[in-house]
Amino acid sequence: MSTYLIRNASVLGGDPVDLLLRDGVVAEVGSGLDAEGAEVVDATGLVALPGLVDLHTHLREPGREDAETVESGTRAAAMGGFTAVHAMANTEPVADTAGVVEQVWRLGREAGFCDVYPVGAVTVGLQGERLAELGAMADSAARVRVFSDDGKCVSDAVLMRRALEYVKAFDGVVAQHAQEPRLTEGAQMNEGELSGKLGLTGWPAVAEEAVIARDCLLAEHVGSRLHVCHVSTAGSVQIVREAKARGVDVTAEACPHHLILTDELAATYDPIYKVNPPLRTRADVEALRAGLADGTIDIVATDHAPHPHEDKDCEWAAAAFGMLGLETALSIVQETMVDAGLLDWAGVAERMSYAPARIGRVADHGQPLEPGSPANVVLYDPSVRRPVDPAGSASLSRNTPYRGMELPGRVVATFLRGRPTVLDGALV
Ligand SMILES: NC(=O)N[C@@H](CC(=O)O)C(=O)O
Ligand SMILES: [Zn+2]
Ligand SMILES: [Zn+2]
Repeated sequence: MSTYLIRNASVLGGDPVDLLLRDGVVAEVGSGLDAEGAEVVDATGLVALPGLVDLHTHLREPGREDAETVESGTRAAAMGGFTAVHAMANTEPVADTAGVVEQVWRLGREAGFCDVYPVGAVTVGLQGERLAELGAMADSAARVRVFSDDGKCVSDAVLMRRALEYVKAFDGVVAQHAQEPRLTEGAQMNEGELSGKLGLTGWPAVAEEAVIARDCLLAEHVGSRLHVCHVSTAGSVQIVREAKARGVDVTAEACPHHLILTDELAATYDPIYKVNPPLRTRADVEALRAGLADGTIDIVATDHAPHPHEDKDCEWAAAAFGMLGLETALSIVQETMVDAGLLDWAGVAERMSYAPARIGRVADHGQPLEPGSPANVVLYDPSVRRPVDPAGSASLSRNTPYRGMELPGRVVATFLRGRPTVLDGALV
């Protein structure tokens, strides 16, 4: 295995240092390091962060390999600076048994671009009727700790309570897609003046907030761990803030697209902007940014949701919900949080690496770049700006809402256990 000497990297935005990656770990950190035979990477001007960890990725395999595979999705992840992703369970078949989660986990290992931690479904077939075999998935080789019916809400309060109780046995967490189904029947976009004007059925904020409030109470009642997926409204941020203040064991994520895009884009009727939960208002965007800055929102998760063009290039109402996110996440966080003065690079490391690894109970990721830590590293150049070119994506899908937009930053290199998955901005 090669040894890499990274020269003059600004770790978490600090003064330049050298990092020696050897035998899969960070062997040394210091000035003027030397190592015979090491491959030297000049990181002058680059920020070094611990490898990013995504708690919410859709890899689509098994079942929709036309949209994404474990291999293509983890290539995209590496290009985005990620060294670990949690693969959501809404595949075909659903990841609701030890067999399916082990298959996804193994495919991740074989591809080798990024560690894949399968998320287990909460209910059989995401049907919301009976609990899946959570214990068997937890005990499997995939060691599942995050359980979610994402794509669908666990709307039945009794099932949600039982799931929260069950996961306590193995220190798991239930990640809820908070969407009250009756309040969102046929919903197409954020409910507001604009949805009325555009003639698209509205998805009201209260449909998200009511489920989050209920689940915080349930988690408090049974003393379990709740994670809230893709928080999108100011009201949700406030509910999580109040629950945390009461001591509820709740964590929450915001997605890059909800930090930058607003519901006004629906006026284009371009389904590239159709996502669940929907793009909200400017006030919601501001509340999410503030919540992410003050720690109410623990992490940024991509909700990378690849869809083939036939599911997106159609009229709004017929189009699939979801957008790509892995390759642009760090750039969006730089634009909306770092360049806006709301977060420094240490804060980014917390929200995109340390905290998601903690929530997912992933031991080998999300550790400070110190001697002895696993050599999971991303080198990022925050000084460049570049237009987003969907054709250049490593994903099999092209549904990025940022096409043609100029975004800051570029992932120059990603190392997974000391081995480069990306070098000079290209996959290795
Ligand atoms: N976010 C989305 O709009 N779509 C996701 C499902 C989900 O995250 O709820 C998908 O699987 O496509
Ligand atoms: Zn969801
Ligand atoms: Zn999702």
